[in-house]
Amino acid sequence: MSAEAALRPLSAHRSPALKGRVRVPGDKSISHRSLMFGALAIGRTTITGLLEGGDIMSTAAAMRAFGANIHRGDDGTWTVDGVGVGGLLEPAGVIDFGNAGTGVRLCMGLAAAQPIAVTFTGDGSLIKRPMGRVLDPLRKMGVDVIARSGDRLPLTMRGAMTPIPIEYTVPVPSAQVKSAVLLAGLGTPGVTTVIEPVFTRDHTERMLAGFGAAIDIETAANGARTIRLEGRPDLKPQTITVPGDPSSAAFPIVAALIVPGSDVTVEGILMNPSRIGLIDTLLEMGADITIENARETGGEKIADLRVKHSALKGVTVPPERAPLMIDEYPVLAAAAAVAEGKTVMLGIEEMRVKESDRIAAVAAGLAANGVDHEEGRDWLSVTGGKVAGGGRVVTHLDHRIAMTFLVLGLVADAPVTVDDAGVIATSFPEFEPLMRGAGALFEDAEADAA
Ligand SMILES: O=C(O)C1=C[C@@H](OP(=O)(O)O)[C@@H](O)[C@H](O)C1
Ligand SMILES: C=C(OP(=O)(O)O)C(=O)O
Repeated sequence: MSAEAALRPLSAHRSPALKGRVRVPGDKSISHRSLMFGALAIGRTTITGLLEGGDIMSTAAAMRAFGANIHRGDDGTWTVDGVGVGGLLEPAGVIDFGNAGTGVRLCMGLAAAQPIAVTFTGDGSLIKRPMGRVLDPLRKMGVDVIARSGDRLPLTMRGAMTPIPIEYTVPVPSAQVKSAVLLAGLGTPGVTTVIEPVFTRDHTERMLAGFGAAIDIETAANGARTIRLEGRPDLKPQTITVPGDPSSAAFPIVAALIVPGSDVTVEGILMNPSRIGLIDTLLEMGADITIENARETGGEKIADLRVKHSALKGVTVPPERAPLMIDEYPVLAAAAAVAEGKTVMLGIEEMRVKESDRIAAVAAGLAANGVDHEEGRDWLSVTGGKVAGGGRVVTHLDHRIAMTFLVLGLVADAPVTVDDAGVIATSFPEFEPLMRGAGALFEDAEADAA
């Protein structure tokens, strides 16, 4: 299906107060890993609260192609009958990961230490994204790859016949790179070591330990983490409840903060310390967010967040916070657009290699809607005030750009239109009904003249 064929423009209008209790879908990072690790365990893993977005459905299809039996029950519970570490079959066809960077990069790690050949591809966004960051360490472990120039998809990799355990220092702050090497290490005899100078989301480490892998983590005084994983374990199937995705919760949270009179509670949100940089930032901006009903499930902290409309102030977000909120900067820009003064986001160059160049896409959307901002190679600043709106935003197959500007439209003088709301289903298929249920006004818009 071509991207053009699917375009569905949508406008957001100045909204009355948002109210009520909402529940966002399951965490995307944990959902990918639940299916993948379930596929590597021996026996049946049961998952409730799995995100049923496009990215995760791509991972489910991939794991089926590798031989796992995956089933969705009528009650929404998923079961995965795994094939064991080392038991992955060679897929008969091309594995198309659609829009999912996490899916394809982690899956390359899974296949790296198996004696199989796999061809990966993706949509118009994914084929532009860099894969060398994952392929470099996998090549050191013995993988052969034929890829398009610049290590882009589509690519074919042949897993190592005799995989070599490596010690690898991750050169960019990326949980996907860390995870790909660790997953290759699962199929490699001996100990694979990953050193991450900067702490990134730690779901792979936590979940592999839960599945029974021997994994050891040492944190140095400067925060660098050394992760050692013993290869070829027998993974034990698990019963997993996926907590609400903080990256999806970010949209109703920011919407409630900026729309006057709002009072919204977002229930059951994952509060893992590697994922709450946005909440810390919003609190620094003066947000009225109360953490309620804090609890633990499956070794993760979760909570309900009650969010009331607040007078926000601009802040400087330090570079070291970037890995803790990397997917949330676009919607932070929407909050910054109405905050008093300037918000400066530093050290965010990783935003340029997401589903779109998110610094450029956010800057273009702000420009189209009359929001004062400046952009640099690895920073963005936004000066708050009245939002004129009236602009059309190009989403570039990027779900977070679409949701960000629909949230901004709720406080704009004239409607803000995104050129394709269809892409939102990648990570948050319930976004529109959930936001409308809380009171948000969206309206189908005219397609662009061809
Ligand atoms: O490991 C993960 O589940 C993810 C890691 C992040 O990517 P990077 O590793 O490229 O920072 C994030 O942007 C992505 O949405 C999910
Ligand atoms: C960057 C993202 O995802 P991925 O890298 O998995 O495509 C995201 O969901 O914002």
